[in-house]
Amino acid sequence: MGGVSSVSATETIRVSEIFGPTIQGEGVLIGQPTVFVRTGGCDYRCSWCDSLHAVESRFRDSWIAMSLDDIWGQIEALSGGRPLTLSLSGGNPAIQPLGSLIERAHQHGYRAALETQGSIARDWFSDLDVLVLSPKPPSSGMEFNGDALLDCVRSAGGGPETVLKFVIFDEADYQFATQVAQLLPKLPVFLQPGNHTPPPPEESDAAIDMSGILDRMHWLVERVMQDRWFEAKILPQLHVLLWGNLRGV
Ligand SMILES: C[S@@+](CC[C@H](N)C(=O)[O-])C[C@H]1O[C@@H](n2cnc3c(N)ncnc32)[C@H](O)[C@@H]1O
Ligand SMILES: Nc1nc2[nH]cc(C(=O)O)c2c(=O)[nH]1
Ligand code: SF4
Ligand SMILES: [Mg+2]
Repeated sequence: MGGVSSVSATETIRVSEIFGPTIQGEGVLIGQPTVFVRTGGCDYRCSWCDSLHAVESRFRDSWIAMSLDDIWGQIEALSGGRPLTLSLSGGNPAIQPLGSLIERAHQHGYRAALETQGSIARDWFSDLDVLVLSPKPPSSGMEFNGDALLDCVRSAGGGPETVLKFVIFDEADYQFATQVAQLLPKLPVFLQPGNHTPPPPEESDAAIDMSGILDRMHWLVERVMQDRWFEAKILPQLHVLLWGNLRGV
């Protein structure tokens, strides 16, 4: 036990932003009050990424290597010390050593959820309460690595509630989602329409193409019903409907 604490005390976590409390805007936890820790750095470069400020190295200078105590201090301040669900996102949060943060959250009665594309598996996934795996469809321009995704599911084991969440822009993305879902038939599936207008990251609230998002959402509902895919859930990004591309919400 002493060993684990001494290691975690010296490790730092690269953080892009910590914000909240707000509502979780996507997927299985939609609507839940949450504080976000967004880590800096990603092994992917999705063509439509809405969080480039946590991905591209030109924003590196804005990322801070923080100690566990400093991160925890901010989470407690934002949540007023009242336990809620911590949402770990990024970038790819699996790059960072988050095991000790998850442990700290649990010690204080908080829950921990993590969103990742499923490219890097960690043994601490099994300590999460919720693991959201969001494999990237063809429109992202990224190559799918099925073995890495299966490794993530294996690492999580029976620990967290593990779910799949797909961003869908078009028919090819939809077909990809159906195929990956068939690989992992036990996992709940969430589908969300893509948002085509990532803001220049320097700006906080660039206009968004709301009618495009809603058109894709309508199409997606029809498409899923046509297939009688009644296990899938279709949700918009609630925070985008409410605040557009504003950062920190
Ligand atoms: C910014 S990513 C960070 C976590 C991780 N890298 C991942 O992609 O899962 C968080 C979620 O936002 C989704 N997302 C990113 N850009 C989007 C966009 N333009 N429209 C809809 N969802 C998007 C991702 O697919 C992912 O499910
Ligand atoms: N409210 C809110 N919900 C979210 N769900 C996933 C987000 C993310 O960027 O990872 C996100 C976000 O940035 N804000
Ligand atoms: S994997 Fe996630 S954070 Fe990385 S580029 Fe894609 S959407 Fe953005
Ligand atoms: Mg987001």
